[in-house]
Amino acid sequence: MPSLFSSYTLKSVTLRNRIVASPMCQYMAQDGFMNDWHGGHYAGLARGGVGLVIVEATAVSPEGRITPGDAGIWSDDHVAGLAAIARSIKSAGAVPGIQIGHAGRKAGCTPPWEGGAPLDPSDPAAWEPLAPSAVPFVAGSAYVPKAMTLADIGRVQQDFADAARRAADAGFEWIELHFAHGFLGQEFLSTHTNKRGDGYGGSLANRARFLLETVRAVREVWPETLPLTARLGVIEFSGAEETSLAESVQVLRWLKEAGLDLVDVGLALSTPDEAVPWGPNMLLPYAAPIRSTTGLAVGTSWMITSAREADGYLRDGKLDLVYIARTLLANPHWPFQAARELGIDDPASVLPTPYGFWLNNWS
Ligand SMILES: NC(=O)C1=CN(Cc2ccccc2)CCC1
Repeated sequence: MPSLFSSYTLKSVTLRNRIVASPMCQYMAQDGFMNDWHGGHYAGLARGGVGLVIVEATAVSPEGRITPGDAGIWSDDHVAGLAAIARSIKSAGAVPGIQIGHAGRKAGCTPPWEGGAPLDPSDPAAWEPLAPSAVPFVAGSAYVPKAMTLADIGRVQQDFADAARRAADAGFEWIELHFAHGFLGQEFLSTHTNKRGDGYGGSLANRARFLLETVRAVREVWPETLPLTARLGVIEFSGAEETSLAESVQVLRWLKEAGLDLVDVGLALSTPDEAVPWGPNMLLPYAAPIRSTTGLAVGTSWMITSAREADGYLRDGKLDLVYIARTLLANPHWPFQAARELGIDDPASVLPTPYGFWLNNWS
């Protein structure tokens, strides 16, 4: 059975280990462009020894940004900066990945450290968010998104496909569609947010249509030999968890048929009052059954901090990959610490030579 430091091959891509640097929004971009912040941040994560670095949620269109500071890939002008990031990740021995997304009704807010509230409509940086239906994230809020027309839906799906082409052009070898966390993809799936009466609302097949059509559109342009993955909110903690999970399994089976290679099991976070059972490894109970019922490769995240527990999930066949987020913000060299904890031979070999050599030669 695989362990945390086993390599992992999916399509033509091989990761040096099962540790993934999970996409984490930095909100440090201007007009979507990468800058020195992102350069240091992503090189640091890659040099820390992870197998795959997934660049933060990168917006497929300006209106798809969570905040004005989100990374973007809606313009060919974004490719050069993203290519530099992909190169620096690869040269550190990790596989360069990127998450692309659209924030839907959650778009147009200030960063969490400024409160995370919707921008004042009078703010020149503000814009009207798009969503499946004109239902605000906060009930009663004046911040009501525009219900997407069929033309809007087609345009956004094309934005996803164009973004995937740009990601391939920039040298990324792994793509993750952001269909979780109450953003656009999740909003089409959830009955809390999708009140549509047309072919994109109502039945599960209709609510999954946007996701299915988007995966197909991306599959058309994303190289066949590179993994096409998605982060999906498989469980909505709003009282009908069984249904939510059962629907997610069905949606994932459809997405697999459309070309999805792996699912990064996430939270729905569709509404502000979900009773999420926050806690270490909280999604493991859902990831394992999804792996066994859908036949998809599976990864998951959320407060995985213990190398021994992570190693155990892999050995027990519950996961294929472990996505580490805030633990890596605390210590980008966590893989080195994990290697020592697990007794891997020559743990310093997890780090780049200029670091590893001196860690092995104290004398
Ligand atoms: N881009 C994303 O998927 C984001 C997810 N978040 C959920 C989250 C909630 C609580 C703690 C961490 C992350 C917040 C920031 C943006």
